[in-house]
Amino acid sequence: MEREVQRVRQAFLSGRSRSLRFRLQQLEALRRMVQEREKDILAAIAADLCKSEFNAYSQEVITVLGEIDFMLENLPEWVTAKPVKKNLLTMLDEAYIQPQPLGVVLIIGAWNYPFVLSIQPLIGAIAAGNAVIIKPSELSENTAKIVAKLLPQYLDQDLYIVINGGVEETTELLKQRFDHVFYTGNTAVGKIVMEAAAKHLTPVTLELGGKSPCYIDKDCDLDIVCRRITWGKYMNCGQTCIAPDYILCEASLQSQIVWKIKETVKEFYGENIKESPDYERIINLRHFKRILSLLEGQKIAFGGETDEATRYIAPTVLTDVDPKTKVMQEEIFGPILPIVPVKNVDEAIDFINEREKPLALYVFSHNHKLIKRMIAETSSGGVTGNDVIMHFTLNSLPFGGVGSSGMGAYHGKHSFDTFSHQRPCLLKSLKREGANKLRYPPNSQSKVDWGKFFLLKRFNKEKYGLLLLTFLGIVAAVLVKAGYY
Ligand SMILES: NC(=O)c1ccc[n+]([C@@H]2O[C@H](COP(=O)([O-])OP(=O)(O)OC[C@H]3O[C@@H](n4cnc5c(N)ncnc54)[C@H](O)[C@@H]3O)[C@@H](O)[C@H]2O)c1
Ligand SMILES: CCCCCCCC=O
Repeated sequence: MEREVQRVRQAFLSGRSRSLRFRLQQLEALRRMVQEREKDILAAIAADLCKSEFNAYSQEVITVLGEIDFMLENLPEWVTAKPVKKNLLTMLDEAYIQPQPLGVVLIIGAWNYPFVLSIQPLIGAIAAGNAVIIKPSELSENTAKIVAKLLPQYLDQDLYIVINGGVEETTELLKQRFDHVFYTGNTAVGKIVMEAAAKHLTPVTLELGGKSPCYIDKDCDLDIVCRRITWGKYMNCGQTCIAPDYILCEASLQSQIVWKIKETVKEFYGENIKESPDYERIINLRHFKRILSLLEGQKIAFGGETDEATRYIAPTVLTDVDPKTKVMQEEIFGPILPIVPVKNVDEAIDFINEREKPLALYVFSHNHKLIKRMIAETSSGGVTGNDVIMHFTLNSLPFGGVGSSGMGAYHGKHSFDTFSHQRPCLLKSLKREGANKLRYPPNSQSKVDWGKFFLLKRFNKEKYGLLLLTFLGIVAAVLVKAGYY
């Protein structure tokens, strides 16, 4: 493991990952890989999650291709140094921020969207000029294998490598020194990753999970609301980090919601859900049993059918759920949707705020002010109003959690920033030493006064500011030169 990391570090130190031209070439090669080997990638995802080619393409491949195109289009601008505002003391100097790569990045992926959750961070890390080690999830082993096979065929083989393995290998890997660790997965392992990274003072991005609430106001179109929730909840068999975990609504809405979700499930997946190419399966038996245990003692309004041999769990809705029961204590990450009745929006806000900060929050209402109020009075990684999941798809929005749902963010420019160091640069001349005397010992009251004048004065730049500043600058320079301080 140590040797592998060393090899990647040596490749980074060669400097070749830094030029814009090289980064663009690698991103283009990655795009070629996805396009030319699309069938293999879709087949691997299908084998891991029992997912149709259409779904694998629209949920994973399309995001990757969109992200690469976005990077290729914008990278030339992002990599350039950005001049910053100056003060009186630095007026004649050069001051700018230069984004630079961090070094060797470790990306640890999760199994539920196994391709996009490893490759989208990789795109950001390449764009920012880093070397990368990817550790895909061992639970989605087919995708892990295809990623390990394809990447070296298209990308620089020393700068970007894949290491496959489980807990043991990841634990070993985490002992090595990295310049950034980007982890996607559950909160408990997130803590392990952060602890390991802390030993080297390595910064981390933690893309974790949580129970994402979904509040439905009385004032809304329930047909549309239920269609959108049904899509986002049962997509990937509920194994989506930002799936609506549970519904909060007034008790009087429950029966209508149940009915409409049931009708939508029929519309989406047909009478025989097991036959639907659009309905996936639970990743493994451990998760299957974990999800089943959440049903114990609950009132199943519809669904609840299971088949252990194929790890099938039907789209299920629970009503009148007691917040103290198990299904409300942990992230469900499966096709079970509890409805917890609340009296009104105030109670919904309190309910959300009494719990860990979720990865996503969803609010449905015709009342725009109510949506804004919920956003203002709660906290979550991200929010979509009047829909679910969709904030993930807009790469101008940072994607990430807050509190126990994670730290840091990525997607688009936010990925580039995550994997870059924003290096502040101030370039002075060896001339104009007169003005610098102000800060050299021995200090005096008049030097302090000039310091105050240069650094603390506020000018109305809109009006006469620039003229006044130039004038004062000249006066100051003359006085300094003449030794009046
Ligand atoms: N925020 C996001 O973008 C996002 C995306 C997907 C999933 N998630 C969250 O991830 C969770 C589901 O994923 P998971 O955790 O079951 O995925 P997982 O089991 O695939 O684990 C994630 C990664 O952690 C590694 N790992 C597991 N145990 C480890 C240990 N003890 N030490 C070091 N590494 C270890 C695995 O090898 C894997 O690569 C859910 O909570 C979900 O909400 C979050
Ligand atoms: C188009 C939907 C993609 C959703 C990806 C969510 C990633 C977290 O599990």
